[in-house]
Amino acid sequence: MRPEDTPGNLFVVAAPSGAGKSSLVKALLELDSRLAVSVSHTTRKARGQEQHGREYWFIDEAEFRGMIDRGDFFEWAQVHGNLYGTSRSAIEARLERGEDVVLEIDWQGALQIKKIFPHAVLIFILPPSWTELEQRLRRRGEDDAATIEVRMANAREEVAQARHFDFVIINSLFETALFDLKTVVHSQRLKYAAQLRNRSQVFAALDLS
Ligand SMILES: Nc1ncnc2c1ncn2[C@@H]1O[C@H](COP(=O)(O)OP(=O)(O)OP(=O)(O)O)[C@@H](O)[C@H]1O
Ligand SMILES: Nc1nc2c(ncn2[C@@H]2O[C@H](COP(=O)(O)O)[C@@H](O)[C@H]2O)c(=O)[nH]1
Repeated sequence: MRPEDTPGNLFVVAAPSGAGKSSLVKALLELDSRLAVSVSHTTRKARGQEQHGREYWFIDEAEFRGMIDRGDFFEWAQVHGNLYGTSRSAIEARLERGEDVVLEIDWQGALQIKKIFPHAVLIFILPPSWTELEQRLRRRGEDDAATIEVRMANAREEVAQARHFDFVIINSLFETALFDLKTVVHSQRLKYAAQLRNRSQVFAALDLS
């Protein structure tokens, strides 16, 4: 089966750091048992309560480069000075089983994924303002001042990439943004179901069986 023929829906959520994409995806997963999030590999050090295998697979640069050489990643990118990648093993089997998967990755990875999986739905989350973005990074309390400065500087370039995405959601009021995200996921399932010919497949795609 070619990647683009896999029956599961693939959603890619990107945003500048601090816009709230992890919070939104976490809330979405709590409401939607048919959706699974892919756990990426990174060379970044774990912060706060993060656990190996839960938020990320934390590996060193030599291991990461080895995975690149072996072709283990669907996509990878350097983001804010660290390496991040989506491994084939993280999503391939799930999509082939017809499960829906969400990737929380940066815009460079999102565009690589769209080339491999043209049916992937790319969603960009925007903060309501630059000031609010910086305040969210500070309030989160996970990054030092230098890290926040780098992330705020990179945010300008990242936001300019929103035009390549299928949907843009402004995360001002959290519940409104979550509703918008749920609507995109639901619409994609309806669109996929409408393309199916077989009645039982339609029911399964909409979880009606
Ligand atoms: N709508 C919102 N209003 C106010 N605060 C929010 C909102 N959405 C998220 N936050 C808060 O903003 C902070 C950043 O959110 P989060 O960690 O989800 O961002 P992120 O985009 O995943 O960042 P990163 O890419 O660095 O992981 C968190 O403290 C979160 O609780
Ligand atoms: N291209 C990829 N980008 C990824 C992946 N996993 C996470 N990310 C992005 O990196 C930044 C920083 O994340 P943080 O956890 O250090 O705050 C953020 O934009 C993530 O979406 C990945 O597998 N590939």
